[in-house]
Amino acid sequence: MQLPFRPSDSNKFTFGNVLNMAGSLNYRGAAYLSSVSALRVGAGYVTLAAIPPVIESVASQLPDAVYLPLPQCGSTMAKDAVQVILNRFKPGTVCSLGCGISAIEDDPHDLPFVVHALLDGLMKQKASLVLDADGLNIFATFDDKPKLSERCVMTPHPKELSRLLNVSVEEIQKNRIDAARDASKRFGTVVLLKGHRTVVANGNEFRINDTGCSALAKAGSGDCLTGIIAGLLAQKVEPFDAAVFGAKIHGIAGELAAKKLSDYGVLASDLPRYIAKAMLQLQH
Ligand SMILES: NC(=O)C1=CN([C@@H]2O[C@H](COP(=O)(O)OP(=O)(O)OC[C@H]3O[C@@H](n4cnc5c(N)ncnc54)[C@H](O)[C@@H]3O)[C@@H](O)[C@H]2O)[C@@H](O)CC1
Ligand SMILES: Nc1ncnc2c1ncn2[C@@H]1O[C@H](COP(=O)(O)OP(=O)(O)O)[C@@H](O)[C@H]1O
Repeated sequence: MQLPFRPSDSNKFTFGNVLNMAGSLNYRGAAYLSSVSALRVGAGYVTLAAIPPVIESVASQLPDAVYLPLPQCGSTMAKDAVQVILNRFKPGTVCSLGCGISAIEDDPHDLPFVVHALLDGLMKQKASLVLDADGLNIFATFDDKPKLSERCVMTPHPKELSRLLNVSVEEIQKNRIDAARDASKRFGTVVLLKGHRTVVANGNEFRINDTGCSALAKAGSGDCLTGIIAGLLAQKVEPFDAAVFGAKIHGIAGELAAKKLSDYGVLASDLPRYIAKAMLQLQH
């Protein structure tokens, strides 16, 4: 697989626009990790759409992103956030939804409404989308699921896939390839099933990733993967290839980080710098 081409005669918009809907009061780091990873893999322009306290935290670490403050309800985004996001969306924008959007338990919130309306609105506009974490968990609860498209990449870990398919984690782990294929056929999307030997499937084919190590088994590492895939989609990599290549880059970043910092000591927040080093390695 080839890295996305970077012509010399280019500007930031040549390399795409990511609109990342992420974060909540408890999970501010997820918004940072997904946004910075999209930039590190080469996206030209990344907007983080999030509630104001998340933006305040993330902006102090990441002046490179652009920020879209969203109306807040309790610990996460409110119903009115939907219109703010859809107004910002332009054709060609790549969206990522779900990293750390969870509401604090027992906190009143409108998240199911928000996720349903966003998916409906973005699919109508034929958006490319990475759906992760609580985006997936909330999607799993809908009786009337919004129709997704082959331009969507779902990135569940085994527990998230068990919620989506309503089977046990053990059953999924027993046959990871079939589980990923089933989900991809059922939802009409690319499905990336995370874990050691990540599986990527669409309706016709599958790949097994052979990079990565236990350094990646740390909170926030999956948020980096979401950013990587969104960043590749923004650079016009096709969804199946973006998932396959994204898992490979994420794994190489983990391996390179572990060489310097050990399998024990790598943090998810170390990975973005090693994503850049993985790109350098792949470029040669
Ligand atoms: N720094 C941050 O802000 C972080 C935010 N995060 C956000 O936290 C929210 C909750 O995510 P979680 O994944 O913790 O919650 P989940 O409820 O999805 O997962 C926790 C449960 O799933 C099981 N599980 C998780 N990974 C599994 C695997 N690989 N195989 C089998 N079972 C597995 C666990 O045993 C546990 O019972 C998400 O929105 C996520 O984006 C996390 O990514 C961690 C870091
Ligand atoms: N032992 C491992 N070997 C290779 N990759 C791993 C390993 N453990 C976790 N990963 C990868 O790290 C990421 C973890 O994501 P996830 O489970 O969503 O965690 P989080 O939500 O905390 O970020 C996934 O991409 C997964 O494939």
